[in-house]
Amino acid sequence: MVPELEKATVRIQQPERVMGIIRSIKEQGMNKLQVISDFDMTLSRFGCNGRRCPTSHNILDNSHVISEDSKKKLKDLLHYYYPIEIDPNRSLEEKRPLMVEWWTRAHELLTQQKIQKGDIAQIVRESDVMLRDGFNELFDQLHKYNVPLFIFSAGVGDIVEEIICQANVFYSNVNVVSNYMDFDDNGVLTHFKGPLIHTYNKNNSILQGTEYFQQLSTRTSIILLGDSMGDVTMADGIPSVENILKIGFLNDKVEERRGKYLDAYDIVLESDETLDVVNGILRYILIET
Ligand SMILES: Nc1ccn([C@@H]2O[C@H](COP(=O)(O)O)[C@@H](O)[C@H]2O)c(=O)n1
Ligand SMILES: [Mg+2]
Repeated sequence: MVPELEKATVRIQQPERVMGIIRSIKEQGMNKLQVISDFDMTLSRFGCNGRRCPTSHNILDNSHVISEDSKKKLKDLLHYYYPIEIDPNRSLEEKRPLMVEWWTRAHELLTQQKIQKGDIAQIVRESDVMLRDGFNELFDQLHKYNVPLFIFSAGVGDIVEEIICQANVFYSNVNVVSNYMDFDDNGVLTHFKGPLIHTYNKNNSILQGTEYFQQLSTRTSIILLGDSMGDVTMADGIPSVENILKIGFLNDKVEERRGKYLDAYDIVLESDETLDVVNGILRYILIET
């Protein structure tokens, strides 16, 4: 059905169930389908040439507009909070307030830097960010068949949008909900707009306040893409979901986290920097008869 599912990077706990969902999504047709995706480390790459690729926050943190002192402070925050974010032995209840603390402290530091709206394109151009291999096919297919792609990111929305723009794939079917910066009349960053989105509040509590909620509710087949345990809930609370296929990229601390990812996601892709599997499934659903 989908040859890409034979890749060595693919793990599936309940193959029959997964095939059933994929078949059912195909039967329902492309007019019922939407894709809900995380951005950082899901649509963008986790690693390249043995090095970590930057998240949308890291792109700002490492850029020329940030003072050396603040760069160090932002790095210290990352080194303190990231291990907590991905720790499989801590509960979500324990992690949530700590994530709010991380995002709040990072946004405060960024806000002190007098970042100019007009600098964002150059900041992204000069960064090491890369979209996953196969991103062109993913965005092109979804656009061609008018399937909405809803990007739900706890990253920095302005950076996410700029990355997609520079990749020439910010099509009309793509919508982004994320943390956006607010600028004064001179184009200088004043604050981040609320509500704050962090790794573990990506759910209905945020979505209901967006203009996209109505659209999200009319498409009853969902393919959900994420890389964190917080992404699993991105479609929770969307009414009338009939079929949902959750695909998780397991990028880091693979052995320690495998069990939890296999329980939470229908398909787990281990250390796979490509969108091959997602594209293969979409090709089967959208194209083949
Ligand atoms: N100051 C921060 C805060 C978060 N991150 C990382 O960004 C990721 C969130 O974005 P998604 O598109 O994946 O929702 C998250 O995984 C954090 O590790 C950061 O780099 N700096
Ligand atoms: Mg992510």
